[in-house]
Amino acid sequence: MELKILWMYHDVMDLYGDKGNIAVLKKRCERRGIAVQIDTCGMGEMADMCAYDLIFMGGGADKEQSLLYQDLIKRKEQVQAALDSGSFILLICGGYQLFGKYYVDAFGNQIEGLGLFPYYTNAAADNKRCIGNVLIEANLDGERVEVIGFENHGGQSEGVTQPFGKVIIGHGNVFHGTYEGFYNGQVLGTYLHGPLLPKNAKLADHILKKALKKRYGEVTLAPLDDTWENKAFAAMKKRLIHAK
Ligand SMILES: NC(=O)CC[C@H](N)C(=O)O
Repeated sequence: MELKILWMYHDVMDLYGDKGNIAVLKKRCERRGIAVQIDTCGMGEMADMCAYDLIFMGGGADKEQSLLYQDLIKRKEQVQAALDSGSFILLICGGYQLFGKYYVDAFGNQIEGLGLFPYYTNAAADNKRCIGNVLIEANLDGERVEVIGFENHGGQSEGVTQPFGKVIIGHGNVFHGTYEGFYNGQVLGTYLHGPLLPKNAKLADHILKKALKKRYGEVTLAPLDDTWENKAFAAMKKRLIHAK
């Protein structure tokens, strides 16, 4: 078995350890004997998105988002074709925002999104930002799983029809929000950096299974020893609950 990952805008969209998500996906495959191919795609570079099982894009500051959104929009048909072919897409923060209708940044500039989903994002007034650690109860196709991460965004996302999870601690899509992220079974957009996956082993495997499904159907992943991953999760959760 093999997993092909396309890492979009790897050189500009990478905040608070987002690249760690790629490292985790790679490692969890390798530990199971699954081969991994990771290709990057920067602005102006060509990539056949349909050829990938998993497409990843990290977060970025307003400046980076305004630099690349036109390049991304040119790829709209490709992104749609990749979705039609069964690719799974993981998006963090700024990447998540750019798959919605638009993002109006802290300077009032409207950054067009791909418009694949109905949500839209406006920067909060007075440069206010949602910053801090977050604990959510994610809904992974019906399975409730606690997920922990770190958020730092000015953008307030509204019109999310299918949230990723319910906020337990932190803000989520908007200040003091009830819900966090977007997840429709094939595209997962979340505000959680940290990076997201090292402390959330169950989520990492859920994403791997969804991505492998494109070419291999339902796969059973060999269990891994997640003692350290689970300890890291538990330590952060304890810290968050005490700080509350
Ligand atoms: N962390 C991020 O990716 C930030 C996204 C966006 N620039 C915002 O502030 O909302």
